[in-house]
Amino acid sequence: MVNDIMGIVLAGGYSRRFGTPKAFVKRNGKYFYQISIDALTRLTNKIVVITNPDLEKLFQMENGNFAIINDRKQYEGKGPLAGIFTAMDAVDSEWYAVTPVDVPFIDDQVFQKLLKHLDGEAHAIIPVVSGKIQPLIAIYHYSVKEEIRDQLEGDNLSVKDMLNKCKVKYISIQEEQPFYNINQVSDYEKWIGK
Ligand SMILES: Nc1nc2c(ncn2[C@@H]2O[C@H](COP(=O)(O)OP(=O)(O)OP(=O)(O)O)[C@@H](O)[C@H]2O)c(=O)[nH]1
Repeated sequence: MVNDIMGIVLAGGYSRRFGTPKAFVKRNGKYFYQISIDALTRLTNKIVVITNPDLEKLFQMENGNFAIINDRKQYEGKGPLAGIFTAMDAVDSEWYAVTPVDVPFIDDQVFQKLLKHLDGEAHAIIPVVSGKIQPLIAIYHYSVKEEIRDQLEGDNLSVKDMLNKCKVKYISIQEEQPFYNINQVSDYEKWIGK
């Protein structure tokens, strides 16, 4: 168990491809965002949902055991890096475990595996699944914050570019299901059902 870690739930996207807010779509009666939170609660009780002003009220109505913060105004709508930066800038921690809201099979096992690789060397622990990196389900050290700020200031929103400037440990994970990602309704139908 790592002492100084907080959970970031990235929930500031606009779900344009899906059509309705993905955070509030359900699997087995549970909202997607809640599934993401549940995957983090074994790691930490410090959890923050980073969202946008349109969705903020929906999260507030949930009365959950998590903080809700909107993306920094100047970075609003600038993608996942904006969400990660906002959380890091708002709440101090040594490590941050990040998850999106559109991975309804995510569980704490993935994070437990990643945590085993914290060694003080790497500043980002990133899973690789079927040859593809998964930087939105990952663990970051606070020191990447300034790199992210620089990129956002330069309007470079690429997560891969940010990783190229950091010390990263890539961890191969065999199990694919926790990484199933819902972008459009057809993904939902494929993985969860009609
Ligand atoms: N805080 C924050 N989270 C974001 C932002 N953009 C995307 N995300 C989150 O990052 C994850 C992956 O985002 P996408 O797959 O691009 O989701 P999206 O932007 O909601 O969907 P599309 O509009 O269809 O691209 C989801 O959990 C989003 O909520 C952002 O600007 N700020």
